[in-house]
This record gives sequence, structure tokens and C-alpha cells, in this order.
Amino acid sequence: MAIEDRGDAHLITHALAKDTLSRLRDVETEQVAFRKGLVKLGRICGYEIIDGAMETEFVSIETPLAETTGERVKGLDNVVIINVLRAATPFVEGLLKAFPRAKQGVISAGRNEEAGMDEDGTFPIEIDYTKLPEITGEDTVIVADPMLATGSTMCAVLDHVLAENPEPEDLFVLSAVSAPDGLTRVAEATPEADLLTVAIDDELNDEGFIVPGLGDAGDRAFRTQ
Ligand SMILES: O=P(O)(O)OC[C@H]1O[C@H](OP(=O)(O)OP(=O)(O)O)[C@H](O)[C@@H]1O
Ligand SMILES: O=c1cc[nH]c(=O)[nH]1
Ligand SMILES: [Mg+2]
Repeated sequence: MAIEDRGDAHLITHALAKDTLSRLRDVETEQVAFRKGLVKLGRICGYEIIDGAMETEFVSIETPLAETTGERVKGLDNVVIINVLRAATPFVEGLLKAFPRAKQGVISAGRNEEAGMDEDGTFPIEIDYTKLPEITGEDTVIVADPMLATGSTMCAVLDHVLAENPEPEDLFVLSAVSAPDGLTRVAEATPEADLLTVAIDDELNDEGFIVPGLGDAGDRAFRTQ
């Protein structure tokens, strides 16, 4: 299993996840390669969630030649993936390769960067569009966003998800790169969530960007800068 406990979070340590993230970090990685890298990373993370956090059950199978016993992953029909627009879109595309029958929700949540970071190290978050499927107590919910910086966006998203739904069976927050302060903030606000990330970086700069990070994931994937 390639998931290790690390403080407030669980690190996804699959070698291909680290390789893919390293390519994403590289400033020379241009838009198409960046977007494809996020898709690939989402797929790897999805497989790792299945391997590390989901159960299997034995089932009887009749092959063309004989009866045998096989193993199936339990709960694949009870997965909900929430796409935090916009940077999570390619990341979620990859996750869907691991969870093709997932119910999907979208939440458009953005940091008001013009307002700047508050003294407590958070950003005001604007949520301007949400569309969530019904979430039940049997569901595994994965809230995906490649970047978890101050944690302001994720806290606002989780508040919204949990306010309108019963607590799911499992709640995962999945990021590619996280900052320690943001992980602590989300863990304190939503202790029932398991925080999964491929990397925990050193710090945030004065503008609330993760250092070393990979820059602005939305801008690099959508070529808006
Ligand atoms: O932890 P935080 O400090 O809240 O920062 C993380 C958020 O910032 C980025 O989104 P952004 O607001 O840039 O929107 P975008 O996806 O449209 O680029 C990122 O995708 C997260 O949603
Ligand atoms: O480093 C960061 C912080 C927030 N959003 C990003 O895309 N990158
Ligand atoms: Mg952005």
C-alpha cells in the first residue's frame, strides 16, 4: 500500500505519483503536458484510494471454463466525487478513470485574491455555483482540488457539503500539493475528513502560494496567464 500517515494527512507515495507531480512542478511544463499530468495524477490517486482505503469482497464467478472465486472492490457504486472548480477539472477527469460510475458534484469556489490574505492567514472565499448529487450515509465522498494552500477554499467547500447532507461513510479530501498550515486548518475544522495528498510542501509565501508548489494550477491548466 502506498499511503503513509504524515501528521494531519496521509501521503500518497506511489512512485508514479511522485514522478508525475515532479513534472507538474517544472516551470517548463507547458499547458497540454500540465493538464495531462493532472489527469494522470488523478488516475493514480484514484487507484491508490481504492487500494489503500476500500475493501474487497470474494465473489463466485463462472468463467467460460470453470467456476472460481474472484475479488471485487466494495462500494464502487457509492462514490461521490466533488470537483472544486476550476483547477480540479483535469484532476477529476483522471479520478473518474478509477471511479467511472461515481456520482459527481461541482462547487465553484475561488479565493478573493484582490481582498488579500486576512491576518489569520485565510482568504475570503466566494462560492458562486454549486450542484451536488444526493449524498447518503453509505457514500464515499472524495473532494478533489489539486492545491490546498491556506485551506480556506477547502474549509468553505466542506462546510457547504456537510451542511446540506448527512455525514458520509468516508470523506476524503484529495490534493496534489498541500501546505502544512492549510492541512492543519482543514483537519481542525473537519476532523471527520481524511486528508490525502501527494506532497506536503514547506510553506506559503506572502501571497498565499505554496512554496515550492507548482504555481497557479488553474492558470497553468487553462492558460489564463
Ligand atoms: O487553500 P487555498 O488558500 O484556499 O487555495 C487553494 C485554492 O486555490 C486554487 O484555486 P483558485 O482560487 O486559484 O481558483 P481556480 O481553480 O479557478 O484557479 C486551488 O485550486 C484551490 O481551490
Ligand atoms: O500555490 C497555490 C495556491 C493556491 N492556488 C494555486 O493554484 N496554487
Ligand atoms: Mg487559480
